[in-house]
Amino acid sequence: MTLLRIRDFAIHPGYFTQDAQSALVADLRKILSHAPLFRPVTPRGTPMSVRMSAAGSYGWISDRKGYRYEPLHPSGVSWPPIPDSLLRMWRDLVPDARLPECCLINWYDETAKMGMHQDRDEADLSQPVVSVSLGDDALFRMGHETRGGKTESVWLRSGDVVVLAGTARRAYHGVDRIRPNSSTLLANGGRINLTLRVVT
Ligand SMILES: O=C(O)CCC(=O)C(=O)O
Ligand SMILES: [Fe+2]
Repeated sequence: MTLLRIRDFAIHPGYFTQDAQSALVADLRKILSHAPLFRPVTPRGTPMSVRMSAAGSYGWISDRKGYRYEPLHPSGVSWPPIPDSLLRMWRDLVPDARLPECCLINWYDETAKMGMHQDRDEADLSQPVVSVSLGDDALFRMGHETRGGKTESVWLRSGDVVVLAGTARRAYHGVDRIRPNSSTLLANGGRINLTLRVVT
């Protein structure tokens, strides 16, 4: 399996085969039927362009009260378990890490994007974040541990996996845009990104 390294960002192109991607989408449909996608608002009240849900013992929430992890979906139901194929991937790629407690699900329509940010709501930032792309291609931008500086971008395709460990764990990153209709994996188009995190 090839590995593309951009500083401490480790990109595994095509980690998931077509069949594995389809199986994962079927798992996600079941998860989303219990814990539907919702559109978070930022603490300032601006709706985000991505829709979110989660699997695992915690889900990440943003609303007027701030950013945080919560043990329940906003509707009050518990988050469904993380699919086995994702746990196998985690053990394969980051064998020394603790097991993930959250699989955040981000759904991007063709106009959605995600501004440059750090993932820093987790208690132990020495634990990696592993990100899976499904559906349409996304232009992923990678920065540094402080804001600014020269960034690098890569198009992430369906089935690609990115490991954020080492200096990449605290690095700014974001999604500038989606390439509409670049994949046929998702019946309704768009892109799903999954990020697995150790939360506590
Ligand atoms: O969609 C992506 O590829 C990145 C998502 C992300 O950075 C996040 O959920 O924190
Ligand atoms: Fe992130």
